[in-house]
Amino acid sequence: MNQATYRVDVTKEQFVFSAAHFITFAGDICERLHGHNYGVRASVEGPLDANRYVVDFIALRDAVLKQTQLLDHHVVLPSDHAEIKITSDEKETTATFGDRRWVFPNEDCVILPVTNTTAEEMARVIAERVREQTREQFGDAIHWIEVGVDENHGQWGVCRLPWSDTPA
Ligand SMILES: Nc1nc2c(c(=O)[nH]1)N=C([C@H](O)[C@H](O)COP(=O)(O)OP(=O)(O)OP(=O)(O)O)CN2
Repeated sequence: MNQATYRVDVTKEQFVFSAAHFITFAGDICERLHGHNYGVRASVEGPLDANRYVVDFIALRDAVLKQTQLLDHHVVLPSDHAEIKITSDEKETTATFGDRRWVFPNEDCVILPVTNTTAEEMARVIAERVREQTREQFGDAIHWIEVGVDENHGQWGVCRLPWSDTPA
């Protein structure tokens, strides 16, 4: 029986996005708005295909790059936070936390389906979007996708998602 497992990792220099955010922690402490040069990596595990690939590096690279570029030079805000409320009109997006208020041009913001804009949650959103973007091309045999988001030179939040509900 073949015990080998195979995985593709993409860790490219271009997988960087500069973004502003703030999170809450310890219940009611809300950070000041600040930025990071985030790094991203992605891995996919599965069997070898007819090319003897798990998946094509280039296809995975391009899918991850698209997601990093969508976040680059934006303010990243959470749609699902219990205390940070996000509202938008035709021009501006307003975030509030208690009596604190931040107002941004709409085009400067990306609102993510997360509770808190931690590296872990951003990793999950990128993984979901890369999986969705590549599912047809990569097929059903893949086992999982994992995405890591580095907030500060070696502080990684990592999320691994099953490729499908019914693994091969
Ligand atoms: N597991 C996680 N821990 C922390 C996260 C996270 O996303 N996942 N995030 C934060 C904060 O966002 C914090 O702003 C991290 O920023 P960082 O610059 O690393 O923290 P410092 O300001 O202390 O570092 P300096 O090097 O002094 O700027 C915290 N934890």
